[in-house]
Amino acid sequence: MAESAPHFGESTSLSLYPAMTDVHSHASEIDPPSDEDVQRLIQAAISARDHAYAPHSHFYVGAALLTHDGRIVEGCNVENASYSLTQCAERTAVCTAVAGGYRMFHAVAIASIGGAMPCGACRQVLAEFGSDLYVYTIDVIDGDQQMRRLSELLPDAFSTSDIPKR
Ligand SMILES: O=c1ccn([C@H]2C[C@H](O)[C@@H](CO)O2)c(=O)[nH]1
Repeated sequence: MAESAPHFGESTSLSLYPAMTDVHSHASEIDPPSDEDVQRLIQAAISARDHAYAPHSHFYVGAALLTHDGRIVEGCNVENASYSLTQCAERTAVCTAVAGGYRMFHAVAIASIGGAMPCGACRQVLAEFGSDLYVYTIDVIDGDQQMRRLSELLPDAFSTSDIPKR
């Protein structure tokens, strides 16, 4: 019988995947992902966007996270009639990844019309798992790509080190 590829979430050990907050001191030393991984990630964000549920804003967003072991986890925005319960694409991807046992991320790609950078709430949620993530955006209309480090987008992020030890 042909061996099936490991499915998302399989054979992970949580102890091997701490939140990036545990390794913040090494964050600036992390090399960027390979060009091949960046293109794979961008394509994943573009295809995740096809699943966006955005009947209220009609602003469709796809996100894809690259885990430290080279896997890709996707997310899309999920809107709600109450508006305030809307979930952004980036946070959907983070929650899906964490639920699958992944907590260390190398990069995130975000696809939208105009190539928007992540909102403030998503910056904070991403920072929980890597203060210096590589953030790629893609404008799905003209293909324009941008890259920022998360530390540029959210300098002085609030983190666990701001909470006094009891
Ligand atoms: O970083 C962002 C900013 C906005 N949105 C979504 C939320 C909402 O569905 C729509 C308009 O704000 O775009 C995202 O998915 N990510």
